[in-house]
Amino acid sequence: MAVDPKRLAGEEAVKLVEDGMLVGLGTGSTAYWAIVDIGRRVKEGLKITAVPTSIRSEELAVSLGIPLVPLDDVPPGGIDLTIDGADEADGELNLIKGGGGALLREKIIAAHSKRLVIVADASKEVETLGTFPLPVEIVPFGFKLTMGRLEALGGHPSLRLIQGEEPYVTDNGNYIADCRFGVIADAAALETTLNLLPGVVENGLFVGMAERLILGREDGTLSVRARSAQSG
Ligand SMILES: O=C(CO)[C@H](O)[C@H](O)COP(=O)(O)O
Repeated sequence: MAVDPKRLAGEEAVKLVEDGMLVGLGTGSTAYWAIVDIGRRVKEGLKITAVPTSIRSEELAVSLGIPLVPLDDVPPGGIDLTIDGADEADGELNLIKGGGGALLREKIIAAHSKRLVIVADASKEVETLGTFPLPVEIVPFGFKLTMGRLEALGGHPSLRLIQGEEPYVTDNGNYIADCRFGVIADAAALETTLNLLPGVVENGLFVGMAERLILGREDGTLSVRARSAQSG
């Protein structure tokens, strides 16, 4: 029987979820499987609360009966474990995220998580970040000027569109500029530079945030990598 590597990775991460935890719920087709599995365990009696990283994940969690808490009730750094996907992950577990458009909420939740566990299929593992276009969330006001600044930085931005026409609008009411910087040699520097541009809200570089990367493979095997040590 064919194995879905995303499901494999998502369900493996859920093994880390324990009673009493406040869990961050990621966004995307891999995080989906983790949320579904958390929902199954909640039905079986697992006692957790959760915060979602997108309206999509919130709706899914509600449909599965996962108890949610408002983010404003969460103390700084108070999320025990967040399980989320990624578009690229390098050898140091630096990430590109935001292919699903949820990068801002994902980064806020990640920043207040004691542990960020990334789940993905093996195609997301790269030597150096930069093949996947880097999503940058920008405010609609003056977006063409902001895109000009991204162009000047070498990002060759394109405005994310829905069905090739209307701008894609994030859960926060913003636009996404997908940027092609080529090989990103210094992800930390680029992350900072981008966020200094007026009009940029956040970008999809997650540097030094992920604790663990769980990769599912089509042959049914998993590999697990931790930021400081390697295994699996
Ligand atoms: O960052 C994200 C959404 O903003 C997703 O986690 C990322 O795009 C990976 O998605 P998928 O698991 O569907 O490949």
